[in-house]
This record gives sequence, C-alpha cells and structure tokens, in this order.
Amino acid sequence: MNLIEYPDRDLLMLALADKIAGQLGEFLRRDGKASLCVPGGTTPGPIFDALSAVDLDWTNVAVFLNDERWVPEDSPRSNTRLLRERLLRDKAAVAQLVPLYDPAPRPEDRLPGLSEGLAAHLPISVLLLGMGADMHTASLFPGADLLEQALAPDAPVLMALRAEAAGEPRITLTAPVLKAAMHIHILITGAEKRTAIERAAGLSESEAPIRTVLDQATIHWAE
Ligand SMILES: O=C(O)[C@H](O)[C@@H](O)[C@H](O)[C@H](O)COP(=O)(O)O
Repeated sequence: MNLIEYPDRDLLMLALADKIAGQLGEFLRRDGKASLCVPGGTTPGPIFDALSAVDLDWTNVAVFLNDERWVPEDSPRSNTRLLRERLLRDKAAVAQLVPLYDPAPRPEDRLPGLSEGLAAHLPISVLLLGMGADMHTASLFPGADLLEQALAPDAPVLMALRAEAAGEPRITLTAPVLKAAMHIHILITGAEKRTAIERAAGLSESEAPIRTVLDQATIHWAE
C-alpha cells in the first residue's frame, strides 16, 4: 500500500493540493486540457480552498464529482453545492463544472444525459477520492443494491445506487471509470479510517469497495 503520512491535517491539505495542481498543470501543458474528479463529504473542503487559489489555466479544466446525493443543489447535503462554494471560486471560478445532478425525482431519470456529458471528459486526469469508515468510496457502498454491476469491468460510466448507509439515492462513477484515471489519490484522516483502509487491503471489492483502486492509488493520511 502506498501511504503517505503527514504530521497534521493542514500540511496534508496543502501538500496534496500542490501535488494535484502540479499534475493538472502537466496535462494542461501537454494536452491543453485536463479533468479533475473530486469527492464530496466533510473532508476535502480545505483542499478545495487551497486549489481555488492556484494559478492554473482553469478554463480548460473540467471538474466533476465522484458521486452525488440525489438532493437539490440548495440542500446542505449537496456535493455540488460544496464544489461551488469551496472549489469553483477565486481563480478556479472559470473551470468547467460537469454536472452529476439535474433536478428530477429519481437519478435514473437523468442518467443518459449526465452520462453523455461526463463521457466527453474521460479518462480522468487526476482523481481524488474520499473513503468512509465502512470502506465505501464514491457511492460504491458495501451492500448497495447494484454494487456488483458498478464494480464490473463493463459497467456504464455512471450508475444510480441505493444503500442504507447512503441516506438518499446516489449517482456515482463506476469502478472501471475510477480505475482508468491517470493519477489516483485517496484522502483520509483519523485513526478509524487508517485502520479501515489497512483492513480493506485483505478484503474483496464487494466487502471493501475502496479496494478497487487501492493498488494504483497514493493514500494521503493525517491523524
Ligand atoms: O458524497 C459523499 O459522501 C462522498 O463523495 C463520499 O464517497 C465521501 O468521500 C466519503 O463518504 C467520505 O466522507 P467524509 O469525508 O464525510 O468522511
């Protein structure tokens, strides 16, 4: 397991933001464009703050979430709202947001359109993932209704999943899309997640969905 341990969370967030910006810069110089895929949840806010202040050719960066909770954008549970408030501002305000939400009663109603929009920006240049203590990543939750299909090599780019631990229905990038990313970083903090990720290494992908990217990823951890 490739794990970097940082002295504290502030240093982790700054160092990882710097690493991500450097990798995006390489894609921009080489291809004239780049894509950045990021988690929602409670952990990545400080990285978003740091990234939004970086001088990059943000107009040519497509930004999208790993997954979204099927709630309106004004909900405090909306990951899109977090992105808008913390990442897509300052220098990064001109980045191109690729949506994972479009108002409709069920995520299935919007899958075709959202998938088409996303497919144009694959493969992902830089993928940042979070992880829950139950070893889910994106919205690939252990025990989710369609988990096996979402882990399969031939899964579509986006799927709608439901899981008890997830709360509301979710829309998520699937395992093959995550695995195909050029650079993969996992951001975790605290003792519980450290124990969980070490445990995941010995489990199957359905028991520990984070396993799907574990061999390719760099894990960034601070207490
Ligand atoms: O919508 C979400 O919840 C995320 O994208 C999810 O995969 C998240 O990264 C983990 O659940 C960790 O969440 P925390 O950072 O809040 O612990």
